[in-house]
Formats: sequence, C-alpha cells, structure tokens
Amino acid sequence: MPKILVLDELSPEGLALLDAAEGFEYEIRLKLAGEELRKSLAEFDGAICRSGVKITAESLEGNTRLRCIARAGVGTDNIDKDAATRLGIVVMNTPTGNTVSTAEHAFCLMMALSRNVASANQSLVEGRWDRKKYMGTQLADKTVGIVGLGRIGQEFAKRALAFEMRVIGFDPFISSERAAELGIELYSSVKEMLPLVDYLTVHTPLTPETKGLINLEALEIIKPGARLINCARGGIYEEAALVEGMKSGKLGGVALDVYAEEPCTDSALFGMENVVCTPHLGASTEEAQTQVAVEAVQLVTNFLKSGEIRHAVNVAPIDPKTLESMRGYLDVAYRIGLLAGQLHGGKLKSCKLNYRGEVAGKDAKLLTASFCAGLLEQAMDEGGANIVNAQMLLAERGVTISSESSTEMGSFSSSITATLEEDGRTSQVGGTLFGNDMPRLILLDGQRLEAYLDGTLFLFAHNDVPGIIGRVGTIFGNHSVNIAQMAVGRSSAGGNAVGVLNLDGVPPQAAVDEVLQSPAITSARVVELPAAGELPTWLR
Ligand SMILES: NC(=O)c1ccc[n+]([C@@H]2O[C@H](COP(=O)([O-])OP(=O)(O)OC[C@H]3O[C@@H](n4cnc5c(N)ncnc54)[C@H](O)[C@@H]3O)[C@@H](O)[C@H]2O)c1
Ligand SMILES: O=C(O)CC[C@@H](O)C(=O)O
Repeated sequence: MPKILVLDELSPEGLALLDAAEGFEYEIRLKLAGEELRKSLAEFDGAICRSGVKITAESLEGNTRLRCIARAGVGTDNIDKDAATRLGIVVMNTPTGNTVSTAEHAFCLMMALSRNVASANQSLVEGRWDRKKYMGTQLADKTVGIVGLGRIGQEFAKRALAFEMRVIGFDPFISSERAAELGIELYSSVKEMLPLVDYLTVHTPLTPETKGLINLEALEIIKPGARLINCARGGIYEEAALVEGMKSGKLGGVALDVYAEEPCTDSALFGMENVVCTPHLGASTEEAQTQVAVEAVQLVTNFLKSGEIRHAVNVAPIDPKTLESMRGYLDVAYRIGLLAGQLHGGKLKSCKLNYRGEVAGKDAKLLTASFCAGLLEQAMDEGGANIVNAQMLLAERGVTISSESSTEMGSFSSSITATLEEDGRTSQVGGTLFGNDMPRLILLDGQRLEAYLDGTLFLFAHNDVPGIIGRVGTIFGNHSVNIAQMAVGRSSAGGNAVGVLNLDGVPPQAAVDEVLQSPAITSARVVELPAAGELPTWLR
C-alpha cells in the first residue's frame, strides 16, 4: 500500500481527505531535518509539505522509493528540484489556492495604513484617547500602483476598483488590452508610476529585476506621502530605504508581510508610527489553508493512483524519445525566450515564432512552449513557468503567441526566430543549433551575427563608426572582465549596428556606465543565460 508522509502542518480538511483516501497509509512527522528527514523520506512513496521543511539534495540522497512531493502553497524554494528531478521525483504545487487570501491581506494592510488602525489601537492600549492624531485618508479617488499583474495583483486590482480607486499598473508580461479589460491603466515602467501613486503594492516574485525596486533613488521620485505595501517577497523593497523614507517623512506609511530574512523579529521599522507589519500571514486563512491542503492531498493521491501529473514544476509532458530527438532545438527555443524576456521593454502584445529548415519538421507546439517557458522564467517564482504552463499564462495575460514553419533552408540548416511586438516597438531574436548541443545567437534586432547563446552576454547598440570595438574591449580589460568572443552585426557600413560580447564574468555596473558614455553607443545591457549544456529541469 503506498505511503504518504506529511511534513508540515496541514489543515484538518486535508488530513480528513487523507483519512478517507482508500488504499493509502499516511503519517505526520513534523519538524524533520538532517539524517532524520533523509531516513523518513526513504520510507514513503509521496510527501506533502508547506514551507517549513527544507527538502535538500542531502535529504533525498539514496532515495529509491519517493515518487512525488506536493507543496501546499506556491513557492517551491524549500525543495531542491534539481535533486528531485535527478531521482525522477515529481514536484507539484498548488498555485491558486491562496491567491484571494493574499490579495485580501494586502488590501487589509492598505486599509489599516489609511486609517492608522495599528497605531490607534496601540494608543488605546496605552490609555490614550487620541482622536485628532489619527486622522485618516479615504481610499476612494486615490491612485494605487500595482507592480505585478499576475494572479494576486489582478485580485487586488478588482478590490481596489470596487473601492473606487484609480488603478495603475506595471507588468512586462501583460498586454495593454488585457489590462484595460481589467480596468487597469498600464504603464511602461515602475519609475513612471512612482510620482503618481498614493499607494504602491507589489505582487511579483523576487528576481534580479524586482530586488530593491524601492530604494533611495526611487524615494526621490515617489509622490510625497505615498504608502507602500509588500505581501509578495521580502527584498523587493529595500528595508533600509523604507526606514529612511519613514524617518524623513517622504513616505506616509509602510506595511509589510514579508522580509528579506525570515523569520524576522527585529527591524527598525517595527514600532514606527504608520508602519504595520505581519509575520508572513498572506496565505494564513482557514479557506486558503484548506484549499492548498486539499489540493496537495489530491495531487499526491491521484499521482500515486494513476500517474496523473498536475501543476508539476519540474517535469516536461514529453515522452523520453521525443525529448531526446528535440532536446537541442528545445534548448535553443528556451534560450531565445530567456533572452527576449530580458530584453523586451513592457506592454508585450504578441510573439511570433518562425521555424525554418530542419527544425520546421519538429513539433512546433513543443518548441513554442519551450520558448514561452524561457520568456516567462524570470517573471515567475522559481519553477513557476515551465513548458507545461507558460503558453497558457501568457494567453491569460492577453499576449498572442503564434508560429509558422517552413522547411526551406536559409543560411543555417535550422533557425528559430522570435518577433516580439510591444506597444510601439518590434524586436527580433533568432538562434540556431550547431551540432547536437551548441546553441548560437544569429539574429538580434534585425542584424545578423553569430555569438554563443550561453553564459553572460553584453549587448550594445551603436552607430557603425571606427574604434567602437576597441573602446569597449579596453573598458572591459580595465575592469578585468575577460571577453571570450565578440560579434558584430550591422545593417550597412556606417549604419545601425549591434555588438554582442560573450563574457567570462558579470561586468561591474561601472564598466557598463563607462561604455554608455561613448556617444556612438545608444544602449547597452547585460543578459544572463544558463551556461553551455545547462538545461532547465524539465528538459533533462
Ligand atoms: N505573503 C504570502 O503569504 C504570499 C502568498 C502567496 C504568494 N505570495 C507571493 O506573491 C507573489 C505573487 O504571486 P502570484 O501568485 O500572483 O504570482 P504570478 O506568477 O501569478 O504573478 C507574478 C506576476 O509578476 C509579474 N512580474 C515579474 N517580474 C516583474 C517585474 N520586474 N515588474 C513587474 N511585474 C513583474 C509577472 O509577469 C507575473 O504576472 C509571489 O512572489 C508569491 O510567492 C506571497
Ligand atoms: O504560508 C505559507 O505556506 C507560505 C505562503 C506563500 O508564501 C506561498 O509561497 O504560497
């Protein structure tokens, strides 16, 4: 009889479902770590957890029995998915169960800030009747800026509109049309929104792009008196900047549910006037916990009974033979997506994929799904976008994805080109495969070139004038950044050109700034791709 291990506290409804599940045994073992966890995991066929237990590579070492792990919640950052994949263990999550509760919590924090609920309560507890001190602000007619218009951001927007607020937002992966349908005015950057917002709330994962989104620089342009809320992930707002903003009076209030380091019981913000903090309670409602627990139990029992896989974060729905024959091309499509995802500016409307030559004979649906997974990878929580769900996630955001194939060969035996249409801008990225496993970049913004499609890339647009390559090379040399390869593409002699450097390390910002000082260089940026041969878990 298959055995299921429950590693964190689950709601009674989830446990009742386990009690009622015929043909299964289960045990609850809480607060396991180290050798005890490793031994326990080896005795079971399935496991269910929340964020408490850390399922590391060591805890899975030598495991030949465990077949699946379900996370009752969204983030799977407490599970080593690479180690699980290596052992053939399917990792699944319950992405929607706590969406409404978290949106409600963010909204509740916004209201608490507006009416000084926490400070006023505290003053009563301390024996004061301060009616004048706690003058509040009405939400109606105020402007709230939402960064991240995914599941929780959209639920938050609905509530804000019901309170007659003006809702503005930024999310690079939603179309203006879809935002308008939701009643949200879409902006092209957070920077543009900051001078306008009475309230700012973030609903994105923590990524290199969102880390430190609110810092001292942002405080300079934010509307005086703005109130900030974070129920997403700690680190999106720089806590030191928040303290500074509250002390200087630039910010009208701060509400946090999440922290850069958790658990967090000591912060300069705690106890400040107009600051409300909760200990990561976004998903802590009976309803959300019931829903995620019930879903997690269903995921594990269905998988162990029939092999059904839903909400997997580490497996591809591809049979091993197809995967083997397409892995190289799927990798190129994924890398093109990753590159396009880091380059595009926002307000994405559509992506058109073009498969040419040998690759046109392969399954275009899978190739497109792999591109979409790359495009969304940095926009989602780790493991959140994969070949299974990425295309659907983009469709939900109003982004149209299409493809066309032609077996006629161009300059390369195969090529994959993505054309991205944003409001007022079109961009193109193209790649090919050398041998079985050497992806190459062959097209960037309409210019042909040939560069490695892996590791750290430095991309710069410039006017084709003498001395540019030497100048860029010298600057990187001065900053001790080694250039592995250099490629240039241009429309015509003396016209627009793009340069791509494959670097042995990430250049310091000072080097990038120095490059940008050259009048002939119009833009420059660093893009990070996986190393050569490094594949996402679902392509292994
Ligand atoms: N406080 C809690 O208890 C709690 C509970 C659930 C989820 N969360 C967190 O809330 C966050 C949002 O969850 P979700 O389910 O809505 O995720 P989601 O994947 O549905 O939405 C995230 C959105 O952020 C957008 N995004 C990514 N990078 C961006 C950027 N640089 N600028 C603007 N937008 C960007 C994505 O395009 C996507 O639409 C996640 O970090 C999740 O871990 C917290
Ligand atoms: O309460 C929890 O389990 C964490 C909730 C949340 O951060 C998630 O990732 O789902």
